[in-house]
Amino acid sequence: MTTQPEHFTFRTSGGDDIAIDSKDLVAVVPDQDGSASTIVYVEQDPTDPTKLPTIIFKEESTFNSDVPNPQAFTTPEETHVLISTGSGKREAERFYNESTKPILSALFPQQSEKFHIHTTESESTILDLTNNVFFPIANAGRPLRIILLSGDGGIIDLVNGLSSQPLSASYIPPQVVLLPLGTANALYHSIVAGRENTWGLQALTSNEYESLPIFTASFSPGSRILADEARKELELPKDPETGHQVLHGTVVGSWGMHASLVADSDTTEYRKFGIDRFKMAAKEALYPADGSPPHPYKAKVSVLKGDSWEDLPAEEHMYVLATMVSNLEKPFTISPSTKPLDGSLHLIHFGPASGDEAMRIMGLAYQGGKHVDDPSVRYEAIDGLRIQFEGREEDARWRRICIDGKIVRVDKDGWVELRKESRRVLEIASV
Ligand SMILES: Nc1ncnc2c1ncn2[C@@H]1O[C@H](COP(=O)(O)OP(=O)(O)OP(=O)(O)O)[C@@H](O)[C@H]1O
Repeated sequence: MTTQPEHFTFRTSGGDDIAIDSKDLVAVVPDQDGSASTIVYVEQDPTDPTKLPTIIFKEESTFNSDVPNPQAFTTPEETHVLISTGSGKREAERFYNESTKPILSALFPQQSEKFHIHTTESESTILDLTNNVFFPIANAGRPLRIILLSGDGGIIDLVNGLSSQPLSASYIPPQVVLLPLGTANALYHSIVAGRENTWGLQALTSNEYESLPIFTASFSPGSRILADEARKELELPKDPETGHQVLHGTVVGSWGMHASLVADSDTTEYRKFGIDRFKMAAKEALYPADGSPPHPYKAKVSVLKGDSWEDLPAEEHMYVLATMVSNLEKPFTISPSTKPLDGSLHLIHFGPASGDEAMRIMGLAYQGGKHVDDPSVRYEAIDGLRIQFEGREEDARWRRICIDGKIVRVDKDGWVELRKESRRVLEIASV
């Protein structure tokens, strides 16, 4: 990771001096003869940072000596672009056409014509492509780069597809450039940590990739993934070696308030509100219409440290969450001790609370992660988390588990066990 000066300055071919924030710079593309270059940067809407940025291409008058090493941009022969049309506010396709495509043409003038472009048509498109196209390439030992326009859901589908079959000795982890077109984009914001402001486009020029740490959640028989606003129930994938029902994740495994609000807000209606959908669903869960207090979630919860499991003393819970990232949304620092891609897993836990008290604690997370210092919050590094229902929750809605945004309903006597995974199946651009 490199530190950048705050401003990037250049003189245009028209003689104008321009200074931009370095975080907005996408690339300096040298012309064929190396005498001048094109500066590519983004312009944000100052009134609304969630709006797609405008991409600016400016010819520079002479080659900029501030740029030490104009790199010849490289990408493997097999480069695929994956556009998740259902992510976030459904802007991925527009972002591709208006921003990503012209930048790819500028960076890779010869190669970009041959890139494979995929557009999702259903919620299984990414998994199907991973099983049928990406995994066979990677497993045959051929380098592969995937430019992924999606939220965290696209990554979890890639990770699960690439983990669903045994890896050959020649397996080469695909390299992924993540362009954050989802709602929360937890992984993107946790990796980038405010270092760039180009919606991931800067990483298109990078050759720095790091292994993506993952966790494995195993589920008791009978557990089902809830899809399509809980209208569909899907079988969980089985681990090719153990035969257990598993899901892999890279962001978060949770039960209680967090899982419920992710599940309740994943509807077409709520999605129209963008990131506010989480806060809206939280309010509904914390202040039930009948005036009752929020639900106290009942189960036995245990944490793994090294080789030993320790039961939490509490019988009732409100917030039970294990995470591998620092931020669940850009301003929501769930685990301030987590560093980008450090492979740690942290527990955040608190017991039953009033709506106001839960809002107060969550509010502290929006202040740089101050909730972890609150006496009511248990915050620690762990190696695993187990939740056993033991028949204590009658209603299935209180037995919903969230794994990176996917929702799994566990049976009345069921359980889920989450552990850090040593396997690495993909690499992600870290700059
Ligand atoms: N064309 C489509 N039709 C139906 N479902 C789709 C389509 N394209 C994508 N999806 C689904 O939409 C969901 C998008 O999830 P994703 O995580 O990418 O976005 P998000 O939930 O808005 O963002 P985040 O997880 O970062 O908050 C995924 O479940 C994906 O499978």
